[in-house]
Amino acid sequence: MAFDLSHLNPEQNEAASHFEGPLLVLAGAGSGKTRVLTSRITWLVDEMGVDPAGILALTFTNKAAGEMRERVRSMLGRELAGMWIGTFHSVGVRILRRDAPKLGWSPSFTVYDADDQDALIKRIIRDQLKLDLKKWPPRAIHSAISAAKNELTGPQEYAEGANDAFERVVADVYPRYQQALKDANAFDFDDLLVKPVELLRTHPHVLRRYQDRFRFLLVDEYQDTNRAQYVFLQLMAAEARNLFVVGDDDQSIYGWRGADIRNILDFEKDFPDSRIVRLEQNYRSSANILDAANRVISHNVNRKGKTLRTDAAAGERITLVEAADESDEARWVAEEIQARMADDARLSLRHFVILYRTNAQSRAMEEGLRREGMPYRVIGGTRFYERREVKDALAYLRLVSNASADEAFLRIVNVPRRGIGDASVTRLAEHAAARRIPLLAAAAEAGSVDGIRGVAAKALPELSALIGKYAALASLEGVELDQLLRELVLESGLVEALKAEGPEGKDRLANLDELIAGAAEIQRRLVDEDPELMMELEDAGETSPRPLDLFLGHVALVADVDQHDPTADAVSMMTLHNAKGLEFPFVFISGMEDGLFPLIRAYDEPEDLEEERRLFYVGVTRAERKLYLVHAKRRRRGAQYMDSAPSPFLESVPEDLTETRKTPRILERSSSWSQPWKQGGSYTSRRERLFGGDSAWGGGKKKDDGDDSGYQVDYADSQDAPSLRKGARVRHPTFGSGTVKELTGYGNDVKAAIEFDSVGRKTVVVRYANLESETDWD
Ligand SMILES: Nc1ncnc2c1ncn2[C@@H]1O[C@H](COP(=O)(O)OP(=O)(O)OP(=O)(O)O)[C@@H](O)[C@H]1O
Ligand SMILES: [Mg+2]
Repeated sequence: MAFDLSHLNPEQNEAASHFEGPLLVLAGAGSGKTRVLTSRITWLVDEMGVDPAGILALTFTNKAAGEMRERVRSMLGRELAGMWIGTFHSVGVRILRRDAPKLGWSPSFTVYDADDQDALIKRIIRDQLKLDLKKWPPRAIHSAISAAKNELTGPQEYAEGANDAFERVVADVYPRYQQALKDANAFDFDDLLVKPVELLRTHPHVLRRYQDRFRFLLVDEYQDTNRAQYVFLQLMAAEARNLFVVGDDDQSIYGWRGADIRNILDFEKDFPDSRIVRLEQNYRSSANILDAANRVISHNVNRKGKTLRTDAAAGERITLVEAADESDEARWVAEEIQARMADDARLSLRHFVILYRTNAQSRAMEEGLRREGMPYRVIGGTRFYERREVKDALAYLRLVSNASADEAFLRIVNVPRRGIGDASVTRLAEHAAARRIPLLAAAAEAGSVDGIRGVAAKALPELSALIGKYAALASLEGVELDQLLRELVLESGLVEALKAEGPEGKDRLANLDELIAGAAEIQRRLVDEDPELMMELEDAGETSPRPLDLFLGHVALVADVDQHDPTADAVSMMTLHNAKGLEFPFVFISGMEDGLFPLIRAYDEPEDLEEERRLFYVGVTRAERKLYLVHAKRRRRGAQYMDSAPSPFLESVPEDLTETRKTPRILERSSSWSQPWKQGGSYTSRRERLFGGDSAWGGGKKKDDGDDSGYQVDYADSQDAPSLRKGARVRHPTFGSGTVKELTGYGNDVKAAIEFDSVGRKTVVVRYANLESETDWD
């Protein structure tokens, strides 16, 4: 069958049937970039006879990778023998499983998650460097190391550039952290990008092997690549030069995680012989939604500039909604979903998505939907794999898989309680360090270690024997992973301990059941010789991994967005970041309030404000049929309500495309309460009403400093934002460290009264003070 590109328009076709040489598809949201990319893969295979094993396609989330694989599979009508389609991280794991020994790791390495990383850094700061954890929060140190890694800055180079006290501590921690990872035969998440680059740079024959194999590289969402990913691509593509990337500079939203928008803006410079294809037709959204999106993004200065038009009808207007507070907002959204479904029998819950800027907002939304009995799915938030009991069980499994996984050992050494105290663990760690053996091996000898006595002297060797038994079982043929896990959680005492916890323990036991079901799934796929899994095995080379290692590798890679299952009927909720690349008929963007979206800290830097606007653009362009922009007049932060003004982003949405609605609760209120849109004039007086005149402006109003109300002005971002609240420890560039005593004002005007350790109390305007959080780590 000749391959058919007739489902593409001429420009899309031109890109999809591009054969050799570098090419960039630069185009706005919904213009078919991802469709072009998958079409080109099938065209290469079906029309040009390219060996599927020579194709490497990369994207950013497992969800997107899964969809891509599915699309290619259905277009080709057969399996993707040998083709690699995955995230940068999963491809990094594959490369390392095969070639890690060249860097000094064994192929059964562990991938550390954020908790493991923080625990490790904590130990280095406290035990090795003997520094104060309060002054040097592990999470802050870790994010500095992570940023350095994503820039491909190694420990030595980092140390050379360190020029303040904080950076010097980071410089002390960084090499120790790397050494500890290596001793534990582990990589952290960033290493999955950095170590393959190191491998390719230092082993020319390995580089050549990969270059020879992967003649065709394709990258979706190219605008979000960071330095490490960029260098990885440059190395891999250097020989064949068949680098095909698609992206949209207007959707670059990961600057805060090191993504460099210049990677897309400079593509032509990097590859002077490159072709650029622009797609200008949007196939996703109604004309009203697209018009609004175009207008919103036109406020940004730093962009290439693109046209995006549609043949679609105008469609419904965009609805701006004014709610009283966050629970009113949630109730309104839930009722609106019900009303829409009552109107149109073809709709189901999965056609609706609720987006928000910060994870913290999900809770109120969840409660609102739960009250209405409406099934929903939170993508992100407290992820399944981050729950305590799940992590405990996984730590046991990791230790079974890899006897040198010291972090896993430390996590479960006394979980459930078996009478092993901190002192014994410290002694054990000293013994292990002296002999340069893993903690688990040291535990076997605990009976004869000085300073370990009584219960611990008995319990530690028992723990070691328990793990040893399951490690032996795991290597036996015919032992089923789910069975092994079930027995392990029983015999370790985890299950009994959870049962003893009462009702809460029940939910946790259900989570363990879910985990076991996940293990069973991997086991089943292995027995059925699931082709995709077989391919993974094949790609892993001689070191054919056990089900256990496969499962652990899978768990380490599951990102937030993977929980989004398009077939289950439920309303989806997620952060705007997680929504990238997805589309839904009905989209609600909630919390459209100044200081929340855009986040208040974005006002510090024009670039940050532009990134927030791009995030808004991403949100708007997820909508196919209908967009709702909801804001609340006040919102709870910690124990208090704060008055909120509508987001300035709303002003960039043209009025002739919108209609305004108020929730019943707003309508009930006296007319003095209902503020018409875009009349900010009464904002100050509202604020005065709340705070009482002058006292809102710092200093004047003395609150009880001991009242730790958790009052929160800034919002914790999904990943990185420090939250500023009373009692928080912060660092100021000139005044040094201090404790926040009082927060006043709102929006651009938030002021913080801070008791600095060195210079005493000062009041600073947060927007200009460039504060860094020191408290965020626990
Ligand atoms: N030529 C076409 N004819 C009909 N529908 C199309 C065409 N091209 C793309 N589409 C549809 O338009 C929608 C958007 O396409 P796609 O997701 O590939 O866009 P995108 O550019 O990757 O968007 P984003 O920037 O949000 O990732 C999809 O539902 C896709 O199937
Ligand atoms: Mg896309």
